[in-house]
Amino acid sequence: MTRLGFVVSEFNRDITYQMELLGREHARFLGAEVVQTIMVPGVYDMPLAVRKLLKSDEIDAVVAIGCVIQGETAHDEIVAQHAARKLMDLSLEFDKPVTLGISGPRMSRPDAHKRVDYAKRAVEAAVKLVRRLRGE
Ligand SMILES: Nc1c(NC[C@H](O)[C@H](O)[C@H](O)CO)[nH]c(=O)[nH]c1=O
Ligand SMILES: CC(=O)[C@@H](O)COP(=O)(O)O
Repeated sequence: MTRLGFVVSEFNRDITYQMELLGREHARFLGAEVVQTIMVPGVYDMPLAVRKLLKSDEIDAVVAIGCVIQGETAHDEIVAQHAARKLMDLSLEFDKPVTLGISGPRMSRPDAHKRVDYAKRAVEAAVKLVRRLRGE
């Protein structure tokens, strides 16, 4: 059994809600369990919550679910790029997969709706990585 933690962003919640549901459904389909979920205000705020889940012996991998939509400035790029980099650093620090179910940046709202399956893809990647790193 693969035990997942979810960190889900409340920003653009209409979209991350759909992403979260898809992610949960896919975890069930793959026979994985989502043992804990932490909601955070936005994608930029994810690293501390991810770290908290990675410290738990009951969690094998963390899936980060969020959506970064383009505004009028480069704010979207700062949010998405810093978060993605820190999530990768945490994965290597804790020796557990942290997968990127975050769409954007440089993305419109309609584009974000077309990309809700990023969450499903991140669940799939987390489960595959846990199993392969265990040698299964
Ligand atoms: N613009 C988006 C944000 N911005 C908010 C930040 O993530 C963060 O909550 C704030 O700066 C306080 O630290 N977050 C998203 O998830 N998506 C966006 O499009
Ligand atoms: C679209 C957003 O919520 C965020 O990227 C910030 O927008 P802006 O660049 O207009 O401040």
